[in-house]
Amino acid sequence: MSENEKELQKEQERVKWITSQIKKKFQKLQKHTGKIGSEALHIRSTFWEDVTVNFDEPDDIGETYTSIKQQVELLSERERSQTQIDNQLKTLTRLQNSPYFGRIDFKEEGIGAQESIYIGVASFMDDKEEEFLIYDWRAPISSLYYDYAPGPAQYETSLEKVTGVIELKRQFVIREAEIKAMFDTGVTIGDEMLQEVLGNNADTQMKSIVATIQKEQNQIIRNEDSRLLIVKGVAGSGKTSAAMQRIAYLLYRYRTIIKSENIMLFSPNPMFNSYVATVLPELGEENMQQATFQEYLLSRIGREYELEDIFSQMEYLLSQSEDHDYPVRLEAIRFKSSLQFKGLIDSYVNELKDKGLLFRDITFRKQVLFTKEQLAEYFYSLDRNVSIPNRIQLLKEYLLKDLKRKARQEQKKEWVEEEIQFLDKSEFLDAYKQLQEKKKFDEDTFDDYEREQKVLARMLVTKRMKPVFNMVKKLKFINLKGIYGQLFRPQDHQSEHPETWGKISELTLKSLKQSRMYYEDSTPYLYLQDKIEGRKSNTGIRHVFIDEAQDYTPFQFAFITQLFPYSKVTLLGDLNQAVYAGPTDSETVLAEDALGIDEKEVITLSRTYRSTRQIVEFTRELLEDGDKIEPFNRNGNLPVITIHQNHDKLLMAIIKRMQEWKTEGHKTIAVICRTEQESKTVFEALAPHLDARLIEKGTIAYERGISIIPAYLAKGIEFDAVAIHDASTYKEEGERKLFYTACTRAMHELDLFATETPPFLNGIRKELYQLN
Ligand SMILES: Nc1ncnc2c1ncn2[C@@H]1O[C@H](COP(=O)(O)OP(=O)(O)OP(=O)(O)O)[C@@H](O)[C@H]1O
Repeated sequence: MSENEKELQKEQERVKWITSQIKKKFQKLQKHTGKIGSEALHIRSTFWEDVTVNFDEPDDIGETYTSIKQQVELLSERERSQTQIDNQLKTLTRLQNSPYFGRIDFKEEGIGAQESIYIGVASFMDDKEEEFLIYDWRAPISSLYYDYAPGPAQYETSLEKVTGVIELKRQFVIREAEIKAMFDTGVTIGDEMLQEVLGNNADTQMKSIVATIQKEQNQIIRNEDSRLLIVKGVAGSGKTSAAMQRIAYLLYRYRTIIKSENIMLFSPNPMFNSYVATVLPELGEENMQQATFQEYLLSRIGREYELEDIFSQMEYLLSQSEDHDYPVRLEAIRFKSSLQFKGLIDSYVNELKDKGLLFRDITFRKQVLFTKEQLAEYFYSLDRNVSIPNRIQLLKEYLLKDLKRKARQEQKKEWVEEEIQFLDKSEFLDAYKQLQEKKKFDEDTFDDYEREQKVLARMLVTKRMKPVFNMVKKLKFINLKGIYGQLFRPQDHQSEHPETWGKISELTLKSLKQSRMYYEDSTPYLYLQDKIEGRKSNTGIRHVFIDEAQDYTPFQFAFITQLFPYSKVTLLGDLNQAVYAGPTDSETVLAEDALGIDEKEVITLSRTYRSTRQIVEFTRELLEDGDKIEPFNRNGNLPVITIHQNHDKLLMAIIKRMQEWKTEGHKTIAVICRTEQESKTVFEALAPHLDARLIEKGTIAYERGISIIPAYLAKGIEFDAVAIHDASTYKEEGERKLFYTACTRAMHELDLFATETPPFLNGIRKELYQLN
């Protein structure tokens, strides 16, 4: 038996021993949980037997209350332990299958003995609870595994810096308690292991990468100090993966203060949510809060306006270039994304302190209770040193008080008496109940009739006036549409404004009038609203993650940070995938100095893991600075380009390719199209021949099989094999990034189908693809 084989045997024995220990612990816990479970059941079933219920005397009531409280506490304590044990059992089940993936032998300076540290997805201790048999990958000592090759190394605990030497570094692939592969490695994380992981088929759910986290990714994951961490990484470099493991890390490191509900992830589209949904549970953690920015916008203005979403804006930019307003719209998007526009709003708000706020009349039964002029007069009569939101609050309180007075007057009016006669039975019954509760009701006396009328009148007026009270409480008496509209007075053209300001204003005012809101207006509008109304910032969120950050404008970023002022922020993105900013050439938050914030840390990732070397070598030539992208050395076929002038023939070629890919065993296949319309057309043509699925902006689940999808919706997601439908339609320079993003979704196979030579092929060396 060779040395290697002996080692393998020893390790396999350890795995056996560890799993038997895990099994023992599992059984012990299971017994315990059974006991707790039956105790809880017993408490529940005898709940009322064990409490003394007596309401006769005030003392008895107090006693009853205490007795019930004790019983409830007993029960919830049992239930809490039950949940904890259930979680432990789940962790043990995971460990039983694959107890660990790494080992380092570390000799600490000043201490003679060397320690073997085994690293897995969770910690596991011996039965005396004295020694760690497995260390959690997030434990301080585990960082050695990710940061160093054998040799001198150090790690930090919360108390000290520990230095020493790594004498051995070993990686394992263990499945069902069997070592499937074992590598000793001289580098940080060996390539063999990565080869093993990356060669697999893409899944509809993202996987955790804890066994193979790379050193630069580890820096992102364990970063604790930066208030603003910016990760700029090329397509497939593991930005989203790093973000997910970072969340798991933070939940572990700060487990007493940060819970999953204190972390928020802004994701690019609804399907992405389901794509990443299993990573944290796989690591034994609960999912963070997750939303798209669009969902947030919709929750705030979706009722009042027909809100354009980012996808519709993109569709417009890609397919409506003949539209008369197109150039103006382009300029409008660019300007409204900028911090310059934010500055303009800030100075406008400053002006509003003294004049210019617009209000709405408050009416009831077609009569004006307060005119907009009265509201403005009251508002501007308040001390100008009081902030606008505070003055709005004062105005609101004044209005509510006065409305109550007006409601009392209203009760005496003729219409009330008339309407009472037409009240339905249930409303009468309500009034009757109210009277009874007040114990003022003696049968059939004249006095009662009077009282009944009064109660009915009050009830009726309260009911009818409720919308008015609500309008005031929700501050709807502020004419926000008008106030925002005032920003777009064409005559106000100043040097800070773009040349086409007049036209931009016209377009904006026209849409506002129709209660439609362009995507580019929604953030500035909400920003202005918050400046006027004041908004309680969200203090619960401590960490905000923005994935695909290149799709956010500097203005949006400023707005988001204002929403979460007590939060650290991690931005992850790739300028080369700025598909939304592409056609308008507007600024993205990732551009140098776009933020105007100095206190930030930037980490760059230039190695890419998703695609084969051949795909990376091809796609990187689409970019000016593509040579900086480092492929991971995993081999595959050259990208294939198929050109058919006849579109029907092209579609047939795609169908044939899809069938081949399916036979080859690819599980997730995508036909990526330029627009939604194109996706629909391709879907209709392919559907009779293939089992395919059309992905639209509302699609929430990512499923196996063939997906037909517009490029901008494929962001952040990956597929085993990708066919680009019609690569020759990406013509404008502004669409290069969209094209690049589409191509970089492929892990193993990339095929481009086109009706003529794709313009972007020009800059690519011929040996990097195969032409059909
Ligand atoms: N350290 C790693 N070990 C194993 N796989 C990794 C590692 N880093 C990244 N990957 C894999 O590479 C692929 C791309 O990762 P991910 O989606 O996180 O990249 P990204 O930078 O967010 O990509 P994009 O910007 O193109 O959306 C995934 O399949 C991921 O599992």
